[in-house]
Amino acid sequence: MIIINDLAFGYASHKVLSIPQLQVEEGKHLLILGASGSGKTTLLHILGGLLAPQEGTVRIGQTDLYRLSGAQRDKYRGQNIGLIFQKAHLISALSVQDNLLLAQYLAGMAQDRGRVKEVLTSLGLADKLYKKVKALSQGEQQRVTIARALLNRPRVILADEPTASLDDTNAHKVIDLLKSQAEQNNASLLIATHDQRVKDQFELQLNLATL
Ligand SMILES: Nc1ncnc2c1ncn2[C@@H]1O[C@H](COP(=O)(O)OP(=O)(O)OP(=O)(O)O)[C@@H](O)[C@H]1O
Repeated sequence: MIIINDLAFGYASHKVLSIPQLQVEEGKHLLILGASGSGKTTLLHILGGLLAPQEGTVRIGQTDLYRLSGAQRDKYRGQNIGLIFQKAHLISALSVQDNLLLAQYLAGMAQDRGRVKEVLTSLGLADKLYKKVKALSQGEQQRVTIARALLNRPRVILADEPTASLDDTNAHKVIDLLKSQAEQNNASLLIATHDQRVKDQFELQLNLATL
């Protein structure tokens, strides 16, 4: 479960976010909406332990994220939070398998080739295991980033505009995929978007524009 209390964040004197209370239970899905510049990416960075708020707390289960040291938070993120950003951030000269093994290594977890294969298979990428990332299409690279985010069976999955550059069919596929993978692990799934197409696929919504 994710719990935010009395959160405030701004860049220099520019106030961006003010969220008195937000709670997302395990296994629930939340869509974060808002116009460009409303703070969606900023909120995901705060929830992902990448950007400390000036005020307030962010808890995942019993863990108060910003009470951890930087190194503890990095480790916690690697083991418990799956991040999917707009940019792939993959190492293009490495194979798909090696990118995922590296993610396990960096999270301080055992390198498990069986799990790598399992998660790639569930995303329709089993035949790309040994392919260099640079030889994949944009859509395939995006699925690799989703595989990497799900690899360590995170408790929380954070996705920033995962459908922005996709056509209708693929946009629905990616959302279904994220939901089903979250359900398999009873993870909380939070998706930031201004893509109106995915709006009616989510019961729980937070609109930053109306806060
Ligand atoms: N590193 C930064 N330094 C200063 N201001 C920033 C920085 N990053 C974002 N901002 C500002 O904070 C506000 C929120 O930005 P953010 O990227 O979180 O919005 P967003 O809702 O994700 O936008 P988009 O939908 O366009 O991606 C914007 O006004 C933006 O200009």
